[in-house]
Amino acid sequence: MSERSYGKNSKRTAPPREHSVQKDLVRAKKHLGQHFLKDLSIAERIAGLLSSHNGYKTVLEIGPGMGVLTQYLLASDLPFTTHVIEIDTESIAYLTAHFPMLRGRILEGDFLRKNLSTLFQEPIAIIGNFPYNISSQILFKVLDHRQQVQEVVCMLQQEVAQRIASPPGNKDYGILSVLLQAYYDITYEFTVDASVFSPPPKVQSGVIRLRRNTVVALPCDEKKFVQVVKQGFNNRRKTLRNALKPLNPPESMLSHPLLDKRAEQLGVAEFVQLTLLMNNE
Ligand SMILES: C[S@@+](CC[C@H](N)C(=O)[O-])C[C@H]1O[C@@H](n2cnc3c(N)ncnc32)[C@H](O)[C@@H]1O
Repeated sequence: MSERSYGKNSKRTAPPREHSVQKDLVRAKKHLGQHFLKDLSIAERIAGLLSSHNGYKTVLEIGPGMGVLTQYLLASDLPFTTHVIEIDTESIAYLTAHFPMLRGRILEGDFLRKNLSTLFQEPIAIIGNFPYNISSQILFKVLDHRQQVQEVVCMLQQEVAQRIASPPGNKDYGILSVLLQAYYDITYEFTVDASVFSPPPKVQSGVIRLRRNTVVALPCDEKKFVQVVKQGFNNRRKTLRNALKPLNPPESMLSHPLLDKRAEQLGVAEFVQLTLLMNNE
């Protein structure tokens, strides 16, 4: 896990910009998780994490705000088309005025309420400096659309970012780590200091990248898999023998050594094995 920190005392200078993003024109609204990124070198670096070879030609940015990241997506050499979705009408007005080249590709509304497969018929990548209050919900939605979402590059609260990228055996490892790691290869990219936002959030931020792996479907009942993972972590201090009791495991599996472990010690393959055992398979 890379722990390089960007922002604090950063000596990097911003590259020349095609589109000038004027700060402080959109009033930051706390309830929308608005913390606007001021450091252009970080915005450029985040946009640069999108890869060119993951089978998508459409990129959806969630929460573009005043377009600090959007400008680098629009200037990218990669062969993709940028769409944005923003809930804040003031930001929408700003984007419409300052990014005429985005015309017809600015979606208005709540990302969590949109049906991704209706909006886009093709594979997509998602990028964004996510509103921290809904970042887990965004990632659960990505999971629901895992056959469509080929890549995610996002900035989140550092603790959440670390948890998602964390390997088994780590105290940070949790439900979202297992579920996302089942379908995505995840890397923690870098840490971003709170001082580079306006207004600054109370916590540090972390940037992660998720790339779809080759798993089309897990070799077990996938709904049951989610149930087993959630139940296991809801009682993470207990052994799985005790934690999974509410799911009525069959008698035949009760002596299995996997049940002597705790949820945080198991990787995706072992959760698959547990799910098969739960179903007497
Ligand atoms: C942390 S700010 C990032 C803004 C900008 N990308 C930047 O880096 O400066 C999060 C953005 O997400 C938007 N947002 C919040 N909730 C949203 C939702 N449910 N759907 C779409 N956008 C949302 C906010 O209005 C805000 O512009």
